[in-house]
Amino acid sequence: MSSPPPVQAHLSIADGDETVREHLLTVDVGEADGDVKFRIRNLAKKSDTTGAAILNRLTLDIPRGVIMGVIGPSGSGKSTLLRALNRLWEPPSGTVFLDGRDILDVDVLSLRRKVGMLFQLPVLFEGTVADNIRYGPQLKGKKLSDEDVHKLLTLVDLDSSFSTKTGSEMSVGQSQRVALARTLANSPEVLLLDEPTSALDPISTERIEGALVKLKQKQGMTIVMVSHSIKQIQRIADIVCLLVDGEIVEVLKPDQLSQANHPMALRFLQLSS
Ligand SMILES: Nc1ncnc2c1ncn2[C@@H]1O[C@H](COP(=O)(O)OP(=O)(O)OP(=O)(O)O)[C@@H](O)[C@H]1O
Repeated sequence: MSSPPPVQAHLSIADGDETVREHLLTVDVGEADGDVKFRIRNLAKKSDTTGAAILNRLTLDIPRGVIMGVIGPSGSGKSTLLRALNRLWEPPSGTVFLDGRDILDVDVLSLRRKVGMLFQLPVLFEGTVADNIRYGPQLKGKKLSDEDVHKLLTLVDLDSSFSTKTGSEMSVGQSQRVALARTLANSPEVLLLDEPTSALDPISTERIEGALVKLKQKQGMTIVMVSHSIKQIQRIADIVCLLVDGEIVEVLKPDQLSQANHPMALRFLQLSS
């Protein structure tokens, strides 16, 4: 079978002034259809206390069906960017479009079903793993069968026997996979991941990464993942975006990091080898 044609991802990067540098990047993203999933325009946020820019008129297109890695030094605005995409905060200026629609015009609960999020440390609700997984669909009046629950567990590489366990009976790595299954139960189109494996051992990390790649390949899911591990980004991301002081300074394919112009990109690469 011939491989799918490369997808042209259009990425525009805001400078500190009014100029916007336009980048055209060819990204081979397998089965992705090349449309833009998120169009982020002039997104800005200032600190309430100091008035300093947390995000500085950030402009970026995120293509549909890719894994985009977001890297950058601590405090550069990675989590703030991620949290804007499902309205965990609402920007005083700038716009986020999802499939061409301003996310402020979308009902916040349906937005968060469409755009699922996973944090560094999983927090499971009371009850069993199956209760956790059934929770989201139940809010919409849909009852997942045992088979549905087992399928979701399989997707995150957990045995179906886990469905009767509770949070206290599981490791952090297992709980993180349940949290992923719980998010997936809502059939999201996008996953936002904020350092989802930083508290996990290499085996659990490998399992989560495997599940993410499968979700991208089989369901065309768009995944935006903040990670401090360049090696992880190089293993699974199609595009990597480097944030420094609230601005995007590089957008590259992970294997192009060594060609980056920004010294912070090269420093990241150096420290990870
Ligand atoms: N609600 C807030 N009010 C004031 N400042 C904030 C708020 N949220 C975040 N910040 C500041 O914004 C900056 C960016 O924070 P953010 O958490 O997005 O960074 P990050 O790149 O994800 O960092 P890390 O890698 O350490 O998680 C930091 O300087 C932080 O102190």
